[in-house]
Formats: sequence, C-alpha cells, structure tokens
Amino acid sequence: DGDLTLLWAEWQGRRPEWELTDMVVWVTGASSGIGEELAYQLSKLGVSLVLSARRVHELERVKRRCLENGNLKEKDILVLPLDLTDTGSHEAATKAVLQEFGRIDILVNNGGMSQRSLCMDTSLDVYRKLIELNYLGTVSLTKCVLPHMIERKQGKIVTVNSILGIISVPLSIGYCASKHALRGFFNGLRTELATYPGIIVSNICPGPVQSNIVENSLAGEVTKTIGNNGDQSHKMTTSRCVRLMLISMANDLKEVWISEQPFLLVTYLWQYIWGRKGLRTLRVVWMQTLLILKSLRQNMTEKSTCTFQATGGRNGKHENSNLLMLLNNQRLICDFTF
Ligand SMILES: NC(=O)c1ccc[n+]([C@@H]2O[C@H](COP(=O)([O-])OP(=O)(O)OC[C@H]3O[C@@H](n4cnc5c(N)ncnc54)[C@H](O)[C@@H]3O)[C@@H](O)[C@H]2O)c1
Repeated sequence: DGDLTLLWAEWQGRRPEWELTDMVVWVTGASSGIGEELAYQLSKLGVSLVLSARRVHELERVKRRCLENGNLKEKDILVLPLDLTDTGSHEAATKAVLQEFGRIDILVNNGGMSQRSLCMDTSLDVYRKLIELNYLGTVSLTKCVLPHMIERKQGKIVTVNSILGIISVPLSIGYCASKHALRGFFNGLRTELATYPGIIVSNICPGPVQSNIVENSLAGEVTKTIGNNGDQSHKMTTSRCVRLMLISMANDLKEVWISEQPFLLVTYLWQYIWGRKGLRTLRVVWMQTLLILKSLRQNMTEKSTCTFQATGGRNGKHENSNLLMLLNNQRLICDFTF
C-alpha cells in the first residue's frame, strides 16, 4: 500500500516517534479527513500543532480530541482559522504562528477540494476555484512560510498531492489539473532550493482514502457539492494513510505514493509504461481487464450506484460515446476519481 521506498522506510527507516517530537507543525485542512487524523497522530508525538481550516468550531472539536487523546497541553495547540483562497490573509497567519511558537518546522499543505463532473457539464468557475484553492492557495501559503525556513536553513514543506497529480481520470479533470500543477511547482521548487539541503520539499500522493472529499466535491457548479461520500469500504483507512505520511516526513522522502491496489499498480504503469506509443494496445487491454474484473465484483456485491449518475451526468444522451459507455456500464472510472 505504498511505493517501495516508502515501505522500505517503514521497515528500516527512522521512526516518526524519534524524528518529529518537539517540532512545530502547521496543518491546513485540519478540520476533516486526512488533516484531522494527522492532527490526532501528531498530537501523540508531542509536537506543537497549528490547526487551520475555515470552520473554527470544527477546529476546536479537533483540538479537544487532541487534548483528550494525545500528549499535548492547551498551550501546544493553536487554532488558526484560515481560508486558503483568501491569499491576502496568509502573511498575517504566518506571523501569528511565528509569534506563538517562534518557528515553523513543518508546513503540511493539506487543505483542498475535489470535483465530480464531466467537462461539458462543468462551469469554468469550478476549474477556477480548484486552481485558486488547491494550487494558488497552497503556493501562496508556502511563499509566506518559505523565507522563514530559508533564514533558518531548515524546514519541511509537505504537500498532500494525489496520485491524480500523476495520472488523469475522467470526471475530475479540474482536480487532476490542479494537482498536476502542484506537483510541477513543488518539483521545481525543490531544485530551486538545492543550495538549502536542510529544506525538504515533499509530495505525498495518496490514492483513494476514507474522508469527506467526495461529499465536499464540486458537482458542476461552485455552489453545488456531491453531498455524500458513498461507499468508502474500498478505500484506504485514514489512519494508515496518515501513518505512512508521518514515516515519509520522518525520512525526508521527496515523493511518496500511498495507495492500495489496483490503484498503486496503475500509477506505476502510468508512470513507467503508459503513454509510450508502442504500448497503447497494452493500455487498452489493461483497461478492459480491469473493467471485466470490476464488473464481476460489482455484480457480486451490487452495493452502490454509479457516482456518475449521482452527479446528474448526461446519462443516455451520448450513448455512442466510449467514455459514457464506460461510465454507464462500470464503476471502475468512478472509483478511480477521488
Ligand atoms: N481522500 C482521498 O481520497 C484523497 C486522495 C488523494 C489526495 N487527497 C488530498 O488530501 C487532502 C485532504 O483531503 P481529505 O481527503 O481529507 O478531504 P476532506 O474534505 O475530508 O478535507 C479537506 C480539508 O480541506 C479544508 N478546506 C477546504 N477548502 C478550504 C479552504 N478554502 N481553506 C482552507 N481549508 C479548506 C476542509 O475544511 C477540510 O478540512 C486534499 O488536498 C485532497 O486533495 C485526498
């Protein structure tokens, strides 16, 4: 459920319990899902925590649970409301963290949002919002924190990307584009910071993970979300994903892929084989095999309806389109969008 370097680090590498203790860690998107779980696991390591998202009451709830179950005291946790799209507020937020704890050791760029709708059913505002939130919001906060890390010549910038920052799938192309942009930005930033070996720029690329991401996904309009998470049983547990993220941070890994199969295997194929001219046939054969396997599984379980239908897609109107035939017949591609 992780790439080979990550699994090796888990087996033989440094433990988060040794490496991350006493660090000041700022987590965005800490009110839900991966960010919330990250807060709980970090609070057991004895770090100083900054919890950011838009909803203060949700952050206060997370803080209370950190205090109940972790090793932290009230003074170790700062609740700092932050809207990633309000880039004008990021400088002041950074100053507030520095004023409270004196330093920022790790910035975890986790806050973000996804999307479920076909291109022709999606308003441009949705794509704009995804770029403003997932990409520009993250870039903006990083730019505010970076001068401080450069001054200290150390720090970790950890960005929760996605395997959709590596591969692209239908129904979430605005999300994929924003995550591809993030990966390009941070890979380039790492090179720009080559003279600061103490500053680690890390891309975390999870596959499907249990969280509220589907519920909060935009469905064609910025005012419309999917509204429910559907069946999440095929997804990785949030706790396992976060444990692997902490191992990645403890071992300064530059990019990690965290996913169960078949998503991890598909990512490897995409990265190393897919797209090369002579191997297009392999791609089709592979896709068809997955579809058949998925269809067999679906027939046996028949648990939930197609996400595509939930998004109100233009079912039936384009019955001759290959894409819609895939979408209508199988849940594979729907499962692949997270
Ligand atoms: N769950 C998955 O399957 C999965 C897979 C790959 C990557 N990711 C990434 O993980 C990260 C966390 O997502 P999650 O799965 O926990 O989903 P989630 O919806 O449970 O959590 C998203 C968090 O981001 C915050 N957020 C949203 N808009 C914001 C804004 N404008 N300003 C500040 N915070 C904002 C939310 O309040 C929430 O705390 C995202 O970047 C997502 O792209 C998730």
